[in-house]
Amino acid sequence: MEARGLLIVLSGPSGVGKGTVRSAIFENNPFNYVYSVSATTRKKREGEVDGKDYHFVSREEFEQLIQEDALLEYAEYVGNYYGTPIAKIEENLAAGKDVFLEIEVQGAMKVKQKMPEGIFIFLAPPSLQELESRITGRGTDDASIIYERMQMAREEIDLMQHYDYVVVNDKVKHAVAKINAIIMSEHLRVERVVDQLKLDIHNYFQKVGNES
Ligand SMILES: Nc1ncnc2c1ncn2[C@@H]1O[C@H](COP(=O)(O)OP(=O)(O)OP(=O)(O)O)[C@@H](O)[C@H]1O
Ligand SMILES: Nc1nc2c(ncn2[C@@H]2O[C@H](COP(=O)(O)O)[C@@H](O)[C@H]2O)c(=O)[nH]1
Repeated sequence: MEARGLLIVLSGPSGVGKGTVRSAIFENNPFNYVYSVSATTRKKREGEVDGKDYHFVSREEFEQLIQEDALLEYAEYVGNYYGTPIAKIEENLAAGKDVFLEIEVQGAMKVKQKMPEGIFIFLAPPSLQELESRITGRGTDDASIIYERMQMAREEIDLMQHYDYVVVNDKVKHAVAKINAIIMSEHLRVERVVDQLKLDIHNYFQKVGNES
C-alpha cells in the first residue's frame, strides 16, 4: 500500500502564463508529477498531440462524458468545453503519484468543492498592465476579447482568497522553482509524514507477521 499522492491545481487568469509555466515544469519534471490530460472540444493547434496535450473530442463526445459523470469538473471557456477526466486522477493518487492539473478558475473552484484536500495554487500576474500586455502579445485576441479577459481577470483575482498559495509569475523559472518548493514542502507536512510512517509500520508488521 502506498501513501496517496497530492492533487496539485495550478490556476489563474487567462494570459497569466499557466500553460507556459506548466510546460516549463514538465520539461524536466524532477518530481515525476503526472499531468492530468484534459478533454476539450477546441480545435487542435499546430504541434499539439492528441492524448498528450488534450483529448480532442467532439461536442457530442464531451456531452457524453458529462452524462457518464466521467469528469471531475468541466467549464465552458471561450466557446469550448474543457474538462478533467476523473478516472486517471483517482488511479494515480491511489498509486502514490502527484497529479498536476492546469485549469482555469471556475474549474479550480469546482475541484476545491469536490477535493478540498488538493493543493490550490493561484498564478498571479506581476501587474494588470503586464497581464494585458501578455494577452495582447500572444496576438490571439482582438481588443474586445482582451477587454473581456481583463474583466474576467478582475473577478478571478477576487477568488484568490480560496487558494492555498499565490505565486506571482514574474519570471517563468522563478515561478517554476516556487511551485516545486510548495509541493515539496507539502510532502514534508507533519500530518503527511506521520501518515506515511504509520503505513510503513503497518506494512512492516504485516510482512513480518506473514513470515513468522
Ligand atoms: N513570466 C513571463 N514573463 C513574460 N511573458 C510570459 C511569462 N509567462 C508567460 N508569458 C507569455 O504570456 C503569454 C500568455 O501565456 P500562456 O498562454 O501560457 O497563458 P495562460 O495563462 O495559459 O493563458 P490561457 O488561460 O488563456 O490559455 C504567452 O505569450 C507567454 O509566452
Ligand atoms: N476548467 C478547466 N479548464 C481547463 C482544462 N484544461 C485546460 N483548461 C484551461 O482552459 C484555458 C484555455 O486553454 P487553451 O489550451 O485553449 O489555451 C486555459 O486557462 C486552461 O488552463 C480543464 O480540464 N478544465
